[in-house]
Amino acid sequence: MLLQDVLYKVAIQSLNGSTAIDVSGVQSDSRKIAAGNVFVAVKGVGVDGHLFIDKAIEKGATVVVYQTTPEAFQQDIVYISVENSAIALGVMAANFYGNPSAGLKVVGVTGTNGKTTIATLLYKLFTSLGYTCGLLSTVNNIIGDKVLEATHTTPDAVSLQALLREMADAGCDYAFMEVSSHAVHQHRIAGLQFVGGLFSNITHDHLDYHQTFDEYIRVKKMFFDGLPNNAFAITNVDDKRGLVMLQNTAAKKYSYSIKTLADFKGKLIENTLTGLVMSINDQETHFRLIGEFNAYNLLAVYGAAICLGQDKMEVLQHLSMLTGAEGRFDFSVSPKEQIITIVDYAHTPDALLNVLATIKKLKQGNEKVITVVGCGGDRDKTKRPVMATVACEHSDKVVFTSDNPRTEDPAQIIKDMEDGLPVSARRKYLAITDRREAIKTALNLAGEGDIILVAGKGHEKYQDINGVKNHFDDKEVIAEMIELLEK
Ligand SMILES: CC(=O)N[C@H]1[C@@H](OP(=O)(O)OP(=O)(O)OC[C@H]2O[C@@H](n3ccc(=O)[nH]c3=O)[C@H](O)[C@@H]2O)O[C@H](CO)[C@@H](O)[C@@H]1O[C@H](C)C(=O)N[C@@H](C)C(=O)N[C@H](CCC(=O)O)C(=O)O
Ligand SMILES: Nc1ncnc2c1ncn2[C@@H]1O[C@H](COP(=O)(O)OP(=O)(O)OP(=O)(O)O)[C@@H](O)[C@H]1O
Ligand SMILES: N[C@H](CCC[C@H](N)C(=O)O)C(=O)O
Ligand SMILES: [Mg+2]
Repeated sequence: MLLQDVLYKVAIQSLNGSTAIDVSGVQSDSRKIAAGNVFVAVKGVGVDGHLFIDKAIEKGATVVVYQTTPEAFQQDIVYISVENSAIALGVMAANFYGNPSAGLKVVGVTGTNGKTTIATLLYKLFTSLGYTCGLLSTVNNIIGDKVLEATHTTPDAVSLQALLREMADAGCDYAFMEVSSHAVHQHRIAGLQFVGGLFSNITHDHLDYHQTFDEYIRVKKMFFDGLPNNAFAITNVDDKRGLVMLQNTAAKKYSYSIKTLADFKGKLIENTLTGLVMSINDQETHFRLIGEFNAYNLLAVYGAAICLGQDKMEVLQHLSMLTGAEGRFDFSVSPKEQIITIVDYAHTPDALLNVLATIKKLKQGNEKVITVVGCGGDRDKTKRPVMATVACEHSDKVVFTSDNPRTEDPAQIIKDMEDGLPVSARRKYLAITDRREAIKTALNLAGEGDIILVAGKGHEKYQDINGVKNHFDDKEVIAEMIELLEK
């Protein structure tokens, strides 16, 4: 492709060389450069990509896009200066892949909790309505029926555009994707055209990255600020920040709520282990998903389907058959002792509280609730004592353990969790760093009919210890232990 076409709509500040040359790709990682590629130097969070300009040229890059002027220019290399190279990267990647989002209906979902559930339900709903769809989520990326491993909630700009290209080529009508706050902040979605955006909720998370809650809100809002006027924006008005999110969007605004008047109004009628009965805009329907928080997720999905022109009755009929995403309130009952185990991706205080509140509502008698929970290393430390307190307040017994320690000391993470605990909570918990042992202990503590929540890792099939991802699957470990216990 001609460089000048790759540069379409890029705000160039200065140019050194000719744009009438052929380029073979756009790349921001010097390690992935191939001959004839454009290297875009992005100021990263950890490292500055400008440090790798020479490396990229060595590997065959013929064009360098930068925002900090390099000390020296090499001969025969085209140099382009831009104000923000992360934005330029998104726009150039979109151009290089033929602007795939223009040929798809792309819907983005943002919020602290519920993104994967909402995006996955949308994918399942529209697939069941007969469309070919794509999904970009924390659990996996799907193109039609081809399932690919996901490394991020929202892929980097180049991978994102390449995946959307694959979707367009595979004949997808729709692409449903999660939009993380990291992705918005790092401009991974620059150059992408959305037909709609959804907001689930915002609570404390990722303060390691965004520093303050206000900044976290501002970044999430940027997604809606960037939507065009022919798109729709749907928000949860039961969330304190729901209206703020849409304050400055050009998109057509819609709301959903269980508590107040809204365009998409839900009324919860039943909430049990067999599912939810909810009326949506006065149409009573049974859903297979469990828990009030899923009532919100279902309302968001319903709203998006209506905004996308689907028939109300048909949507409810198909939606009522769907199950949620893997590792989200994923429960099973042991054959002998009827112990209920629930694997859930709750890794924020709010998510944990919601899941435990749901469990409390589902209890029928004096069943004990035993929670196994840890907190991720190299992530928001402020959530540790809060999650620990929530777990102790809403469970009969808690086993603190490791989530993904990453580069941190697992014992120190548990100590951070314990440090903020009120005295009343102290008698309730045990600390066992080894997650397998922790799950085993919880099962040993459980009696007939008791409920065990294993929180934090959901669908994850690994445990990241010091950068090494060892195979670990909560559901697999539970099954193994139950087998041993009840044989
Ligand atoms: C904190 C964070 O978000 N980091 C992301 C960010 O990394 P970074 O800015 O630090 O980039 P870097 O690796 O230091 O490098 C800077 C630049 O130099 C380049 N480079 C680097 C090394 C080299 O040898 N050559 C080279 O060219 C890199 O390609 C990059 O362009 O940009 C990288 C490329 O896009 C991401 O892979 C990386 O995700 C890391 C691995 C990560 O763990 N991110 C998590 C926190 C994340 O993004 N999570 C959200 C979901 C969160 C949620 O909703 O719960 C997600 O969307 O997945
Ligand atoms: N609407 C909601 N409100 C509050 N909590 C929710 C909601 N939906 C799901 N949860 C809880 O949050 C956990 C994560 O849900 P989900 O994976 O859908 O969110 P996410 O926003 O994609 O998370 P991540 O940012 O980690 O990708 C679930 O396991 C559940 O405990
Ligand atoms: N997308 C989130 C997932 C957290 C999952 C939890 N298991 C952990 O490792 O903290 C993050 O990267 O912060
Ligand atoms: Mg997700």
